[in-house]
Amino acid sequence: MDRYTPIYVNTSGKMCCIIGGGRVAARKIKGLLHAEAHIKVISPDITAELKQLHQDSRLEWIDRSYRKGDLRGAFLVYAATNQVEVNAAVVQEAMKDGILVNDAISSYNSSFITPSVVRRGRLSIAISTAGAGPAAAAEIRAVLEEQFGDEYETYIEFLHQMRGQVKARVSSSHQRSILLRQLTEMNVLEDIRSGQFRWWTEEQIGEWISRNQEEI
Ligand SMILES: C[C@@]1(CC(=O)O)c2cc3[nH]c(cc4nc(cc5[nH]c(cc(n2)[C@H]1CCC(=O)O)[C@@](C)(CC(=O)O)[C@@H]5CCC(=O)O)C(CC(=O)O)=C4CCC(=O)O)c(CCC(=O)O)c3CC(=O)O
Ligand SMILES: NC(=O)C1=CN([C@@H]2O[C@H](COP(=O)(O)OP(=O)(O)OC[C@H]3O[C@@H](n4cnc5c(N)ncnc54)[C@H](O)[C@@H]3O)[C@@H](O)[C@H]2O)C=CC1
Repeated sequence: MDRYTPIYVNTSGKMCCIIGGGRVAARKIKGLLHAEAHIKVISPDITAELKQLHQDSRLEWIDRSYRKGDLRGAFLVYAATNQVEVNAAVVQEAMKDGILVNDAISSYNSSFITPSVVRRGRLSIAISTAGAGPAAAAEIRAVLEEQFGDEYETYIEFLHQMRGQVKARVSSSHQRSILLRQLTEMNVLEDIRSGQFRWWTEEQIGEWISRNQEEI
């Protein structure tokens, strides 16, 4: 496969099964934890980091090798062992039951692949090379992390707050789209960078909406 459809999947509260508990499994698990998934790890051995997460009740750990039937009830699965045949058996069970599955050893067998991700609060930028060079994807992430600093977290949170208010207060979709476009044309990012940004009160937001609505 050299073409994929990028989508953002809602895994919140959904059971995600990871077969294997090594370095690769740990990396995929951290992404899933960030997205509030319910994690079940099946592996006779797990990394110290995963043991700590297990002690902190952040994940469920079944301390044995994979058995057929283990994926029952799973929404999404990572086959992340170092055994080609085990991963292939996991993929086979998942595919039979229509469960999304990733084989860490063979992207060819997988129904999805994992991108490298820049995270800034609500903003996430996902990078994939369609499996051609995962290390290159990580390198591109590092470049983008320089370009999109922490100020983006505040900026996107501001847009989220404003968009909610505009949607609640303006009934015309035409006016809403003009107002929302105007938001991205303001100098909010510069204000955040220079330390001049202050969160708007609901009253200030209301005034901004009325003032700009008059001009449409
Ligand atoms: C197809 C994919 C499937 C999937 O895992 O979902 C896949 C597959 C494979 N990766 C392999 C190797 C490495 N992968 C990494 C790192 C990452 N791999 C990730 C994703 C993906 N890896 C998916 C495609 C992503 C894309 O489209 O670009 C990242 C981006 C995301 C993440 O894992 O969270 C994360 C960086 C996170 C970050 O830092 O931002 C490193 C570097 C390192 O470990 O430091 C190496 C060693 C260097 C090298 O080999 O290039 C091998 C060979 C194994 C072998 O030789 O045995 C396979 C198997 C194959 O090629 O089929
Ligand atoms: N997709 C990716 O991002 C990458 C994939 N890889 C591939 O992924 C494989 C795994 O990499 P690591 O995590 O570094 O290996 P690792 O050797 O650290 O971990 C393997 C894990 O699989 C578990 N395991 C083995 N047999 C099992 C079974 N029958 N049932 C359940 N668990 C079992 C082991 O207990 C161990 O926890 C590598 O062999 C490599 O080919 C390597 C680098 C990146």
